[in-house]
Amino acid sequence: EYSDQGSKRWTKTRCSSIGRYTSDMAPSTVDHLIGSALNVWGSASPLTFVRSFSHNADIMVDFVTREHGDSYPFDGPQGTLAHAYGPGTGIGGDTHFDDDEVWTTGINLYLVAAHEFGHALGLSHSNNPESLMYPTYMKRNQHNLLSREDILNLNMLYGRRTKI
Ligand SMILES: CC(C)C[C@H](CS(C)(=N)=N)C(=O)N[C@H]1Cc2cn(c3ccccc23)CCCCCCNC1=O
Ligand SMILES: [Zn+2]
Repeated sequence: EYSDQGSKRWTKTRCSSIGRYTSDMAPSTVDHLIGSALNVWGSASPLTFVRSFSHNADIMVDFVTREHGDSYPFDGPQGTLAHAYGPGTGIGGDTHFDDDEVWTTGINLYLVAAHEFGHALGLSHSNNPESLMYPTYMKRNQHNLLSREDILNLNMLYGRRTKI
């Protein structure tokens, strides 16, 4: 659901089944990478992500091209790789990937998805190239994607991960 405690943030977030897939890789690979990218943020916050197969879940993921039904059409190969809406009802949280990109070893889906889900959780850009929320795609060390700044910003919105 979506908490309307003033600040734009989620109480419990569910990710949806991916609507439209890319033909660049196996759907199971996409599922795995999307789940792992969500877990990057889940592991540093109290948020839990549940895979749901309904079409009214919080985060709807789709691979689309050009004009795709919102006011932000994609631009073909390269350029903008993806976009995501901040927390909210309806389109809030939804994340779109530009399927005119080659989503394999070319543009790394896991890295881009992790950035997008930062937006979907309410984070904006950082001007620190070390931050995952830097506005330009960069190849990164996939083992610790979140910079200290990313974790601080996340914890400001969702509090710390409570040790279970
Ligand atoms: C950070 C990403 C994961 C998500 C962001 C989009 S968003 C909304 N989620 N912040 C993104 O796609 N940024 C562009 C920014 C960008 C770089 N250039 C561009 C040329 C044209 C248009 C955009 C760009 C220069 C050429 C390189 C083009 C390929 C890489 N593209 C980018 O890095
Ligand atoms: Zn961004």
